[in-house]
Amino acid sequence: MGVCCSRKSSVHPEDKIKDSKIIFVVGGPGSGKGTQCEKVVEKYGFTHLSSGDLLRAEVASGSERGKHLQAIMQKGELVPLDTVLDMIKDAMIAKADVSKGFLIDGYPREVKQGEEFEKKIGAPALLLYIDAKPETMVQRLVKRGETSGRADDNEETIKKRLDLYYKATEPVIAYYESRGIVRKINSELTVDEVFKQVSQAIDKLK
Ligand SMILES: Nc1nc2c(ncn2[C@@H]2O[C@H](COP(=O)(O)OP(=O)(O)OP(=O)(O)O)[C@@H](O)[C@H]2O)c(=O)[nH]1
Ligand SMILES: O=c1ccn([C@@H]2O[C@H](COP(=O)(O)OP(=O)(O)O)[C@@H](O)[C@H]2O)c(=O)[nH]1
Ligand SMILES: [Mg+2]
Repeated sequence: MGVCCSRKSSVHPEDKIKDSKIIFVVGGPGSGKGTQCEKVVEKYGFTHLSSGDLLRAEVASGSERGKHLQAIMQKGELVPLDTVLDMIKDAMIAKADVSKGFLIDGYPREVKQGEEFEKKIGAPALLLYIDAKPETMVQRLVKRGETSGRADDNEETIKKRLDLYYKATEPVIAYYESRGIVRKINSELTVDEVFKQVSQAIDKLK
């Protein structure tokens, strides 16, 4: 015991992830993060991981953990930090071999989440700050709610998500601004015009 001999000296998935490009996509609810990420996947082939989608998949699985998550999300509150981080990390490891880069959509939601991510996974090369006015975000989400089936796309929860965004998530942007990796994207335009700005920011990365 204790002597590690059978293990091949292959690179650990954690190391591969550290070497790949990590992009945080941060913005208010309904700002257009998911829409832009889809286009980035198409053009650059990056791996898109939406923290909200990962959580919704767990809810859809019907697991006990999913039931607990659903209650939190329906109220527009934040799921415990470790839960989300573990899910993101597992999803990244699963793609470590094939990924050209990772788009982490809707994360970090609070400064602490960003700090923990860096401790456990690695540092982001870029933070895309998808910026829209609160009125625009509410309007888009109410419209999306007509067809999305998302339990949190209702006016009451939208308001809570927006409040929490300004309180907890906006400080994330200031935190990374001091490192010079934030690119602010005006998302009040058409999807294609927004994507032009996003592309420019990504093209500037080595
Ligand atoms: N006019 C316009 N509408 C947009 C744009 N981007 C997204 N939308 C619409 O706004 C709604 C919300 O966009 P999403 O991409 O789902 O937003 P999100 O930021 O991922 O939102 P959450 O999943 O709630 O975090 C969608 O119904 C889109 O059709 C844009 O650039 N311009
Ligand atoms: O890191 C995260 C990401 C999402 N959520 C929860 O998942 C919901 C939906 O997140 P998503 O990013 O899909 O949508 P948004 O709130 O940005 O519109 C949020 O309201 C939170 O309850 C969370 O707690 N932590
Ligand atoms: Mg989304």
